[in-house]
Amino acid sequence: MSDIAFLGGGNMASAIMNGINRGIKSGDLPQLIVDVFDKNKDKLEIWASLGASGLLNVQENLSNTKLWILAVKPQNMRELCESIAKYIREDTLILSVAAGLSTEVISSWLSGHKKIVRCMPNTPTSLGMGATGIFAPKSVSEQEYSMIKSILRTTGLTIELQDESLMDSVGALSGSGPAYIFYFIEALVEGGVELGLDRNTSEELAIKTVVGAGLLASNSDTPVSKLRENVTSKGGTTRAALDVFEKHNFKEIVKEAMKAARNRSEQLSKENN
Ligand SMILES: NC(=O)C1=CN([C@@H]2O[C@H](COP(=O)(O)OP(=O)(O)OC[C@H]3O[C@@H](n4cnc5c(N)ncnc54)[C@H](O)[C@@H]3O)[C@@H](O)[C@H]2O)C=CC1
Ligand SMILES: O=C(O)[C@@H]1CCC=N1
Repeated sequence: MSDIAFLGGGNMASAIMNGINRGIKSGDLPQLIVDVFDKNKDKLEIWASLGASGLLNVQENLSNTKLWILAVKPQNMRELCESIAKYIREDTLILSVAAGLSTEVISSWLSGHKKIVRCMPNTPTSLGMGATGIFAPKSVSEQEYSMIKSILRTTGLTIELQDESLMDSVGALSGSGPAYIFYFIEALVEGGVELGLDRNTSEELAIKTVVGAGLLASNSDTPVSKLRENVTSKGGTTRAALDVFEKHNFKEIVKEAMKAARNRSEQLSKENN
């Protein structure tokens, strides 16, 4: 009998599991028994090293597990929910990490079960540097919500939302955000190479710059815009670069991209319903 069952054992499930292990090690969480169900055998191999049992098929004893974490792609969620609904008990607590899918839609696939919390994490969760939005409907008790929050806090920053529709906006910012930053790093690396640096040097400089700037923004009380101004000498090199960003409406491009992510998240619920 386990305390937590992950249904889907891919990137996001293992990232959250890393947090759980950190929480257990630091004493923030009690020792927990974790099962992972994934229909792909290859995915199960890593789980033993994370201290969890990997299982190919859901079995009846899933009913004895209090917390189920649904971590399959939105496109696979209906099939998964319909296959596990028969094991659900009145007090089973569900945590979904899926983008876009509302608690209402998931509930309809779980025979009307109402104890469903949603979260929108991101991949830095695996390092304890995640940024996660959480939403719980009124049908989830304070005690149940606290239990889930204590688990998610082991993965980094958690922000509680009162309005479920804002989960789509959180997904467009911090959920997908690491991909935007990686894309920017790729551009910096390619830019460095075009300016004559070798690829390794360019990559080292690009990654350290993003890490350093992120830490500076995170550890300083100075507004981000002022930190940017501190780098930008009048008539200097940074000003020349920022003029190009502004000429091509860089901020507008970022905002448009985020709106596309938010709209896609909204669509996912409708498409998979
Ligand atoms: N990757 C990311 O950065 C983020 C992902 N998410 C959400 O997390 C969820 C999972 O995404 P990833 O971990 O990236 O995907 P993934 O593809 O790494 O993992 C999904 C796993 O589910 C398994 N699976 C599929 N159908 C199954 C079934 N019926 N029964 C058991 N296992 C099944 C697959 O074999 C796979 O291992 C998605 O809903 C996504 O929207 C949320 C925030 C960030
Ligand atoms: O691209 C996706 O759908 C997922 C959700 C947020 C980040 N990755």
